[in-house]
Amino acid sequence: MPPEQSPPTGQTGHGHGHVISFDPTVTDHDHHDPAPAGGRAVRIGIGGPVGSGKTALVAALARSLGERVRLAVVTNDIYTTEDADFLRRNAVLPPERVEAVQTGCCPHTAIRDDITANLDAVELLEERFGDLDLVLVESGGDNLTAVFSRGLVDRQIFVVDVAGGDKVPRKGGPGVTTADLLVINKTDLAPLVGADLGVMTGDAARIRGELPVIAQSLVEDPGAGDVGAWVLEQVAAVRASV
Ligand SMILES: Nc1nc2c(ncn2[C@@H]2O[C@H](COP(=O)(O)OP(=O)(O)OP(=O)(O)O)[C@@H](O)[C@H]2O)c(=O)[nH]1
Repeated sequence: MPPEQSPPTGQTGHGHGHVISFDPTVTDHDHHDPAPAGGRAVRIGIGGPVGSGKTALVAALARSLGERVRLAVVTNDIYTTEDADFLRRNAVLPPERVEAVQTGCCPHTAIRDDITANLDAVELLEERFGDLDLVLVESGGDNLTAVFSRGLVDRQIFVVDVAGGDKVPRKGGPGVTTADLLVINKTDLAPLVGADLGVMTGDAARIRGELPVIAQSLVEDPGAGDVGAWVLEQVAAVRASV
């Protein structure tokens, strides 16, 4: 194939026997500049596949950090406000500290490509409270490719769960490979589904290099202690970098 007809980066041609593949580590789809950090809350995104435990993690962090940092939450759902309703119903935060974004589209579009609705929700909370330390932005449940734009969040956590089997970290994708923190959730279910936690954490460490991995069970640790400690470190680090 002449160079002018070459396929886009990461894609092979159409020849028989070729596997069409995209480089899962390519994250430069992000066309937003990082949000200026001064004079606003630190923003941490929480993404991951459907049902991996994102809302449960947000609820745990709100309960355990609520006394130590001034916190608000933005939730994303496709058609409903289910996650925001759960947080309000369970009274983990005063209702006015939770804003819901109904994406009406693939969750990753609203956290990566057109971040306007999410930025509006974050800024609404910042204006409403004036003195927030931290805004958690929970993505709608998506697949292994969903990552946040750096224009929306300062740090991102990617949550996978043991119930999907111990192959999940090995499958990679930008959430698993590049998130600032990978959480392997529901470790209590490992014996029930025959998942080997050593394989999961080993694969994750191999793929992620220096980036941290926390394996946890919100049944056994309802306050998400290790993740909470990481979040507090990030709030301090982002503040210190301004
Ligand atoms: N056994 C067990 N169940 C958990 C744990 N964490 C969350 N769950 C349960 O897993 C289910 C899904 O959790 P959610 O927090 O709603 O998951 P989610 O990622 O927010 O789901 P979506 O918003 O639909 O993508 C709920 O029934 C939780 O109670 C855990 O550590 N162990």
